[in-house]
Amino acid sequence: MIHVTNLRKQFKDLVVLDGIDIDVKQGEVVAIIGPSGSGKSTLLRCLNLLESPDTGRIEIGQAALDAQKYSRKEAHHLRQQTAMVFQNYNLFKNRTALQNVTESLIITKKMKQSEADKIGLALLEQVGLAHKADSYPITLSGGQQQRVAIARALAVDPHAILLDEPTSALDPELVAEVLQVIKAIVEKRTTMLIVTHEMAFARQVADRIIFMADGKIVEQGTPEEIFDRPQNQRTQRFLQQITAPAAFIS
Ligand SMILES: Nc1ncnc2c1ncn2[C@@H]1O[C@H](COP(=O)(O)OP(=O)(O)OP(=O)(O)O)[C@@H](O)[C@H]1O
Repeated sequence: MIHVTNLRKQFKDLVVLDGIDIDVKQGEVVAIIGPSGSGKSTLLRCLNLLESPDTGRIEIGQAALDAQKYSRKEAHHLRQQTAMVFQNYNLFKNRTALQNVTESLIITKKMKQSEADKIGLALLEQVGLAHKADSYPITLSGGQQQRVAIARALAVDPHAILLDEPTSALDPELVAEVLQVIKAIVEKRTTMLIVTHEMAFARQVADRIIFMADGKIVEQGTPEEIFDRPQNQRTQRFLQQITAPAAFIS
């Protein structure tokens, strides 16, 4: 489970997270949508302390910390509960696909090379890339690199996977293969928080949609509630704008 209370984050004068409360159950898939700059990525980055939240409490799996006062040990423990998939894959360029996946198993989990390779290959198989195990990222398409990044996230068997716009850097023809891989993970009931601009995908995979604007959660509900019967005017406006033909977007 993920339990976040009153999370706040400010960059200088800009309030980016303005008192966020979130509860995610074990196995639940939650999509976070909202306008550009509403704080969606910052929220994910605060959950694994890539950004330091100013105040608030974060509980994920077995770890918990108070943003105003935490030890290095608590931070390390919290980070271990999640794995992040970034927009730009963030693979090590000088390591093969397999080495990218097994890195954390060998370094963090102190696994033997042979054991790590076995798990790594099985994960690459799961994302349809076992045949690319020895390839370097530069030789892979964006879609393939993102699939390696997803295999890497799964490798540490995290309590939750945080996906930050996993398809937004991809050419349109490569989006479907990555969404397909994410859908397959969703079916295994891995807890996931996904920041996405892919509304059709969010509707298909998410148990719950959170709509954020100006650092706040404006509205949340099932995909049907949010996409078909949004209650808040901001949600309505946002959904109208993104579904309107480009020429009509103000
Ligand atoms: N490290 C930073 N330093 C200063 N400002 C930042 C930093 N990171 C994010 N911001 C600002 O915080 C605001 C929220 O950014 P964030 O990336 O969380 O929004 P978002 O909802 O994910 O947007 P998008 O959909 O465009 O990715 C933006 O105004 C952004 O410019």
